[in-house]
Amino acid sequence: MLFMVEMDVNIPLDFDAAEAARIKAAEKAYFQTLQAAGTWRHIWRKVGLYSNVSIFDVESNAALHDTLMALPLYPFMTMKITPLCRHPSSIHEDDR
Ligand SMILES: O=C(O)CC1=CCC(=O)O1
Repeated sequence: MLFMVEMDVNIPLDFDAAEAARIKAAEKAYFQTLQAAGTWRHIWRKVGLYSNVSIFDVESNAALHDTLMALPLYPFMTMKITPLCRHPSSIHEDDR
């Protein structure tokens, strides 16, 4: 199942800088594990924002929920989640 997930990150300006760096490094490591596994298929930066647009490929709504809740940056994120399905005109068989 494919989902578009839009993530906006908002770390308070007075948050401890070293702790923020630790959380961002943990987020990057978690992301790269999920990317290598094919779960986090794509990520793009929204230009000029601390936000991304991502495509997740998961088994179920519950799997997406668990994956997102485990993001180290989750406490600092707001998300918009959009379920996706294959467009009938697509030439890409893996768009599902
Ligand atoms: O920088 C972001 O948008 C948040 C994030 C997602 C994966 C990652 O490494 O950082």
